[in-house]
Amino acid sequence: MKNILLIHTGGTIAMQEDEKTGEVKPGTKNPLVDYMKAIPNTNIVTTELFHLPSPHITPIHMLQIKNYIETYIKAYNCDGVVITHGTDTLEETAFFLDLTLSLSIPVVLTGAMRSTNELGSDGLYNLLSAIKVATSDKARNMGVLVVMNDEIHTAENVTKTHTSNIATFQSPQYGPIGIVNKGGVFFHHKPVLNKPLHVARLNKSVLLLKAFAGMDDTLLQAIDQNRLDGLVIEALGQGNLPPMLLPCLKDLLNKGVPIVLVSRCFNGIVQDIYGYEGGGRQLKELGMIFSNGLNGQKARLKLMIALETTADRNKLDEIFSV
Ligand SMILES: NC(=O)C[C@H](N)C(=O)O
Repeated sequence: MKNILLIHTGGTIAMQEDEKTGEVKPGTKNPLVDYMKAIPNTNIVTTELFHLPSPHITPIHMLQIKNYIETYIKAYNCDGVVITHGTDTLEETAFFLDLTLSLSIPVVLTGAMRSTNELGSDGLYNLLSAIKVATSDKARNMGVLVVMNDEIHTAENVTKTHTSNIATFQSPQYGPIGIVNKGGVFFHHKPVLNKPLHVARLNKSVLLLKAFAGMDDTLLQAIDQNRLDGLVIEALGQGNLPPMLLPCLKDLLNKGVPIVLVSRCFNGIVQDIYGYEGGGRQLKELGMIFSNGLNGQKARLKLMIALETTADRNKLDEIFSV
């Protein structure tokens, strides 16, 4: 018998379609809550921590989920944790937990692209798959996992790639690390695990900007730079920026605001290769931190969490090198 803690947070997996208007929205109750009581050899303790569409989820909610897990896995002597979540920000909550939890038991997030009463609804199936993975000993010490559409992905690499397709979750450069189907749970890769970061509160203001051709400093001048604790920029290609941004970015760096660079390309890592004005070599020399393959939204969470414990440039470099 395995003890699973099942935490519902909302999302399409907990929503219903209005047959008249076609609108999909949360009802008064998550219809999956009662359904999950009878799975063989599994004792499921269910809680509905939130009933939110995932665009309403904030890092504070993510911290609440982490704290809830840490408190209740001990109380219920849990063998695994499953979290249902809206897909729009699922990868962010998964990565937040991956960065901050230090657990050997499986922690698995899942969601759905079609609500509970729609034809071809994928929620219940994904939830059953997630529970299968969470009860598998093979999923121990694998970091936080995302299970959708028969595939098992790492929180670090997975991203939502399609607005509506049920195969939306992909790990662009590395692929899934395993599959789950009627035959069981199979892993074909091992993840590189993160060293857990400590987080007790979240008070830092970290913004994310996406670079584009011809970008100037209009957006950066529009923000209150004195309230900015950190900045992540989805740069061009291997980590290059339009030169018109440079004076403003130099000012921020001089004020001690760390700037983390990721790429707006969804494959590859940023590197200090190009030597022209605004090229990666110059950005590195100016003191920007080059992140190792994370997307913008995940790098932002990582910087937010890291800044709660350190502003030391060398430590930030080290944190972003893995
Ligand atoms: N498929 C989904 O769950 C999308 C929904 N908008 C959400 O993230 O809550």
